[in-house]
Amino acid sequence: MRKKIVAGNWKMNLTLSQGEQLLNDIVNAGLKLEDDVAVVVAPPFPYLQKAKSILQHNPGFFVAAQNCASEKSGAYTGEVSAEMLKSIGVDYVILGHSERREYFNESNEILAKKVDLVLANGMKAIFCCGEPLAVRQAETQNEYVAKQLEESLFHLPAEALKDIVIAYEPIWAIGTGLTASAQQAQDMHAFIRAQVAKKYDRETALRLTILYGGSAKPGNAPELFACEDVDGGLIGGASLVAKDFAAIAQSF
Ligand SMILES: O=C(CO)COP(=O)(O)O
Repeated sequence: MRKKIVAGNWKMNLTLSQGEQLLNDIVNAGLKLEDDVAVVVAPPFPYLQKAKSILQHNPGFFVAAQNCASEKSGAYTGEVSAEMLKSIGVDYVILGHSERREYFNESNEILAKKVDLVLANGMKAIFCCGEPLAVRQAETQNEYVAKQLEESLFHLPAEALKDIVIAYEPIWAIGTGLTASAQQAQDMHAFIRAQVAKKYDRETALRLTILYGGSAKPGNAPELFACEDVDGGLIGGASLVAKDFAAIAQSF
């Protein structure tokens, strides 16, 4: 069986004390997690160590960074390397979020380098893909997402896919209140899995965790997570409210 994941992407929100409060509220929410469910929290860089110290004693909880550098080390002022993240106990790194692609010009080629560095440092990558509204309206979303996978992930050998989680986040659904319908999410997730099966093999594809992201909330998570190929969610806004995030984590 493949792993199910609910991951909270805090983006650039909260102060340290607000973040600590939120983490404590999440771990004290009395979540009953099945063995195959992991809860991942991705706070901003300055809070990662604190998050690790709060979450590490709670089985099933993991810490993610929201990004890392595309170079190993050196004169790159302001950057944070994969090795640094590993050294403070980070478990997952979110890569290729559409906000990074759009505002920080991250290309598929740059993301391929980041994927390699995350895996080389023994962490797992949550690789984000997804199309803008114009592409969805032109009904070319499959080609668009296939290219993102091809250019950033498909250079990896099959065994490396065990450390990859894919998050499908249609850009038109992020922070807009517009959720993809369960059918739209299922169709894209099945397409992604089929692409992986075609490139690698069926076993590799069946083991791959594929998350949905984009205005996921307690109200729509059960329907989305009930889809055959939707293995959880990457949650933005609702991950900042402990009771909403906890409710989503219990939506399988
Ligand atoms: O971008 C997202 C998670 O990475 C989704 O954000 P929202 O849940 O706020 O739409």
